[in-house]
Amino acid sequence: MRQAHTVDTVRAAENRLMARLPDGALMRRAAGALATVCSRMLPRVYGARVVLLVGSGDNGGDALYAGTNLARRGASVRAVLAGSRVHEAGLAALRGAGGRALSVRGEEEQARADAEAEIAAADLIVDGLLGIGGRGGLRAPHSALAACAEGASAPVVAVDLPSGIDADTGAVEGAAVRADVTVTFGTHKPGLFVDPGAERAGVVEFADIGLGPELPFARLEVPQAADIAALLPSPGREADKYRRGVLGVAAGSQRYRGAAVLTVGGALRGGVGMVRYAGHADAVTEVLHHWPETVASELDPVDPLAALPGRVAAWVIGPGRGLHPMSVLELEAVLDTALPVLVDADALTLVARSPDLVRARTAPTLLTPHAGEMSRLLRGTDRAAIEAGRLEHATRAAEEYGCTVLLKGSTTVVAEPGRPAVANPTGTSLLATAGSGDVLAGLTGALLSGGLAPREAAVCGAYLHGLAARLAHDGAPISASDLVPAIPEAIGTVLAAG
Ligand SMILES: NC(=O)C1=CN([C@@H]2O[C@H](COP(=O)(O)OP(=O)(O)OC[C@H]3O[C@@H](n4cnc5c(N)ncnc54)[C@H](O)[C@@H]3O)[C@@H](O)[C@H]2O)[C@@H](O)CC1
Ligand SMILES: Nc1ncnc2c1ncn2[C@@H]1O[C@H](COP(=O)(O)OP(=O)(O)O)[C@@H](O)[C@H]1O
Ligand SMILES: [K+]
Repeated sequence: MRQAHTVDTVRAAENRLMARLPDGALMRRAAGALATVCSRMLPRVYGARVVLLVGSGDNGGDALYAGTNLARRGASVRAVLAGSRVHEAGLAALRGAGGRALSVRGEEEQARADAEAEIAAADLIVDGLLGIGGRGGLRAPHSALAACAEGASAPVVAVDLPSGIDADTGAVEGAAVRADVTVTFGTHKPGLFVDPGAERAGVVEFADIGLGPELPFARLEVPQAADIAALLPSPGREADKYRRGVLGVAAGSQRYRGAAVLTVGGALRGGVGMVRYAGHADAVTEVLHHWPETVASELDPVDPLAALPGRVAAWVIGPGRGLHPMSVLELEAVLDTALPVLVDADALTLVARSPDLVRARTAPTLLTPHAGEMSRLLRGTDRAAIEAGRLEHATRAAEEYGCTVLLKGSTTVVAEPGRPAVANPTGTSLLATAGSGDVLAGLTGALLSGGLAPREAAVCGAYLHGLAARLAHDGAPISASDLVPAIPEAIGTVLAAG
């Protein structure tokens, strides 16, 4: 797992470490790692034109010392000073190595024009405007420099994090730098993995400055393929279909038969031992047509609970199921069991109306809302606010409902009370297609029925779902049905890496 820590935690850990080290040692380590990445990004360091965007804090200091290193190796380094102050020792070092500086702090038009020309002609741009001391979006002159760097042809390396993104949340208020590579020090920052911040970070390179032993629990974790491989249930030699897990699926309706087919498909290809499906006669016909291996039962419209399957290890309920009174009865019955339940789509809307249905549960429960459903669960919290602060809202919902929450979207995040949140690294906008959430519900349900706890099932489900989309994609757009046959390959890819 990649671990990410909040600014407060990083500062406390840095203070403990700095107390044991000579003055400036941490910054030298950070700047050395930064210079190494910069030199790798240049065809050759000697003669390369490097522009440093330098703010008033230590983030600017890192950039100045890395620039010093490159200048000593023959690069032509120019520092654009944007802050009200500058790291004086760093600036002196750069000048000592032959680097030059120009300030855009004043009103002088010529200085700005010069800076813009330097940025446009650069081979590499280093963003040292703001690091973990940044608050809010960039203001002038930082914002203009960020825009100029984005318009330039040179790659942008962000120091610690792209300036203007919130290190703890990934929120972006106004202008921010867009980086090709981010070199982050000591530990990852949550904002590097959660959109909209993640989308501005580019490739994230970790630079070890020795902070590890000082760091307590993480705020956020990001799984890698080997982590998923270690979590996935592996059926033993003596496994039979019951031990591999039987999943009850209450998805689809007369109107939305496809939701049933996609949810069942996601579960079957996700490695479930058996799916017991229950639904409207038309949905049953459709499910059996696509997946004859399903054990399906028609629900009696008068007494839906009579045919609801028993002998399952976990439930998925909600995709395409509708909001009618029968769905309410069915949801109450499923949530009344002591089994793990994944609640999705329409069932989430019903839970938002009666939160105690979930709050009263002690059995494992996983809610899988998109931002619109999350808005209902959080009593009308603005959808845009949820998308701007995914970690905060997923964590809040997990606490309010006392269960695990997977918030879908451009960055899928998983939250559970008392545990670090998780950001999924495999997401892709290929997934933004109708029915893809149904596949995720089935796939994640299969993992629940295989014995994974909700957090681990959610993490693995989201990872495999994104990977399946990438594997199914051969250049043309994909639809939700294409995800289903790609799931086994995604599992195979992960296991090969494990
Ligand atoms: N503390 C340490 O031991 C280490 C810190 N390092 C670097 O130090 C950085 C943190 O340095 P600082 O604490 O000095 O903070 P920053 O350099 O991130 O920024 C602080 C300055 O930016 C100004 N500022 C804040 N928000 C702004 C905005 N929206 N627009 C314009 N100006 C804004 C503040 O007024 C302050 O002057 C890290 O990100 C990392 O790059 C590294 O050298 C590693 C070691
Ligand atoms: N921009 C995006 N980038 C990555 N993944 C996305 C994006 N938009 C949506 N997704 C993913 O696509 C899936 C859509 O699910 P959902 O919103 O439930 O739609 P549906 O109900 O049509 O299946 C989720 O897994 C979600 O995380
Ligand atoms: K930065």
